[in-house]
Amino acid sequence: MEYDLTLFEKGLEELGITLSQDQKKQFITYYEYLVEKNKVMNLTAITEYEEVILKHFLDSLSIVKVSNFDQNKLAGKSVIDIGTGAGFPGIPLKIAFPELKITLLDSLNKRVNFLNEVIEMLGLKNVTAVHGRAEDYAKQKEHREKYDFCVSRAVANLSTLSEYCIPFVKEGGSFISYKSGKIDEELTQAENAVKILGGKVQDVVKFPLMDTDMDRSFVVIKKVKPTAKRYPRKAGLPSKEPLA
Ligand SMILES: C[S@@+](CC[C@H](N)C(=O)[O-])C[C@H]1O[C@@H](n2cnc3c(N)ncnc32)[C@H](O)[C@@H]1O
Repeated sequence: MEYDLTLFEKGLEELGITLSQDQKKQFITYYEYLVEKNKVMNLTAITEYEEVILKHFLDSLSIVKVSNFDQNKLAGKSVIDIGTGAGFPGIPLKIAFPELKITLLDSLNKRVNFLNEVIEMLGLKNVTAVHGRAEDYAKQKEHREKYDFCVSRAVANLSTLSEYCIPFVKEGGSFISYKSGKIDEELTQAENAVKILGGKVQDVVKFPLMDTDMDRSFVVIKKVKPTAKRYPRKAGLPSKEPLA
C-alpha cells in the first residue's frame, strides 16, 4: 500500500531530522504491524495513519528539541524507555537514531512480545525489550545508574515517574519526561521527589505538537548525585504514595 509521507516529512524537517528511504520504510512497517496486532491485543487507541504519524512518531522524535539530546552526539549513548507500551518513544528513537543503545521496559509481557517481533521484523540491533516493573529493574546492578538517558511517556505523574526513572540514570545523565497538557502544578508537586532521588530540574521545554493546539513539554532532570539505595521503594508504592 502507498502511504502519503507529506505530514511525516514536514514534521521531520521541522525537527531537523533526516531519514533514509529505508528508515521511512521501517516506520511504515512498524505502523502496519502495530495496526494489525492491535486488532487482537490492546496496544494503542490511536490507529488512523496520520494520527499515528503525528501523535506517536513525530511526538516521540520531538525529543530532539531538548538541547542535551543532541542528535549529532548520540553515538554509543544508552537509553532506557520506562513503560514503553507498544514502543513509544523507544522504537521511533531507535529507527531514527540507530547508533543509540536502547532498552525498552514494560510490565505487560504481551507488549514486550510484540516489541520483540517488531525488533526482529525491522532488523534493529542494540535494542532489547524486557518484561518487568521499573521498581524491580532499577534495583538490579546491571541497570542501576547505567544509562545516559531515561525517557518515559504517559506512564505516571512526575513524582512517581521520578522514582521509577532517576535510579536508572548515571551521574551527569538525564531523565527526560514526555508530558502533555499543563505541567506547572505537577512540576511543583514533584520538586522535592526529584531532589530526594538525586536529580535537579535542568530545563522545561514547552511547545505545541506541530501546528496543532496540543501542548507538549519535556521536563529535563539532570542526575546530580547517586540515588539512595532505598529508592525506588517496593513495587506499587511509588504510584500509591508518591514522594512529596
Ligand atoms: C499508557 S501506557 C504508555 C505507553 C507508551 N509509553 C506510550 O506513550 O504510548 C503505560 C505503560 O506503562 C507500563 N507501566 C506502568 N507502570 C509500570 C511500571 N511500574 N514498570 C514498568 N512498566 C509500567 C504499562 O504496562 C503500560 O504499557
